[in-house]
Amino acid sequence: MAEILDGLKVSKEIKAEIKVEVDKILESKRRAPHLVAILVGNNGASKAYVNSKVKDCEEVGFQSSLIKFPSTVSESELLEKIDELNKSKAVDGFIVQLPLPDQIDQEKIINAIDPRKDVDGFHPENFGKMALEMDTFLPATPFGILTLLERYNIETKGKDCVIIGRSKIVGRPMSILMGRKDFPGNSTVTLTHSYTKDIEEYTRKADIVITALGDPHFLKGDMIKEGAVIIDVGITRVDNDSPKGYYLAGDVDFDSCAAKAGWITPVPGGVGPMTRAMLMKNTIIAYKTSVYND
Ligand SMILES: Nc1nc(=O)c2c([nH]1)NC[C@@H]1CN(c3ccc(C(=O)N[C@@H](CCC(=O)O)C(=O)O)cc3)C=[N+]21
Repeated sequence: MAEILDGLKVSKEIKAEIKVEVDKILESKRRAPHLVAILVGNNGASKAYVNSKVKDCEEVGFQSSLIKFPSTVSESELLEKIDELNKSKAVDGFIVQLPLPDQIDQEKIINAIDPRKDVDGFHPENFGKMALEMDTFLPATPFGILTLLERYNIETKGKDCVIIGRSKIVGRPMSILMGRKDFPGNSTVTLTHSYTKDIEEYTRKADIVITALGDPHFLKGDMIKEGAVIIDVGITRVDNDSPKGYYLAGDVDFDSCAAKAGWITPVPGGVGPMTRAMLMKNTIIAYKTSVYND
């Protein structure tokens, strides 16, 4: 039976470490780090994530602000707000909750965020720095996965790592990060996607499988080898019929994989809470490297 990679436990440890840093900042009579979230529209998944972020900020002692726009907001109005936040001396980091409505060009929005305040790590400058091992901000979910591997001392050097899914915010950065020279990295990476034939040919040989494809229970126990490390990013999908307005599902068939894997992350309680904790981490990094606060 697999050992659990407990994202909830580790995320609490990370947030407690950040709280100690914030207490020191407050003792030195400086203002607390300030994280802003812009929410466009009000789909259940985004609302839940943004609300949990406000709670996380309270837990670590950050100031947090939530700016809401109706789903009909114009791109220019949103860009104006971003420009204001970029310039504000009182804001250290901000995120624009994705996805955005069709009338808004998502890439234009991401490019408009000052890379020094881009605590999501989505801006091309931050992605480039991540690829070149010149890190400022790593994208929160990949950062969370690396931190889980690190905290549990999972060996990655020389290991075969298969990633399923090549999204810009998880699969693609993960495929770079796992092949980097620093720990946890040095893996031999295979990035699989919707055009990959017979994915199980790859996953059955893999020491580490990272699933970020948004296909509930895709990875079954007969697709992995004994002792493999299974990292399940899972999916939060808007579902207006369900009570919370969204549903949460793992990409991994947990029971059949847990029976064979050496380590496995649960959904919920694995990568999700780590994503949130690393957003707090990126915010205090932005605060400490900020050119805006004295
Ligand atoms: N600019 C932007 N940055 C994001 O990072 C971003 C985003 N937009 N849009 C939406 C997705 C989704 N996302 C989640 C992160 C953590 C949980 C999470 O904490 N999940 C808990 C479950 C929470 C529950 O019970 O509902 C878990 O997996 O244990 C969920 C979803 C970040 N996102």
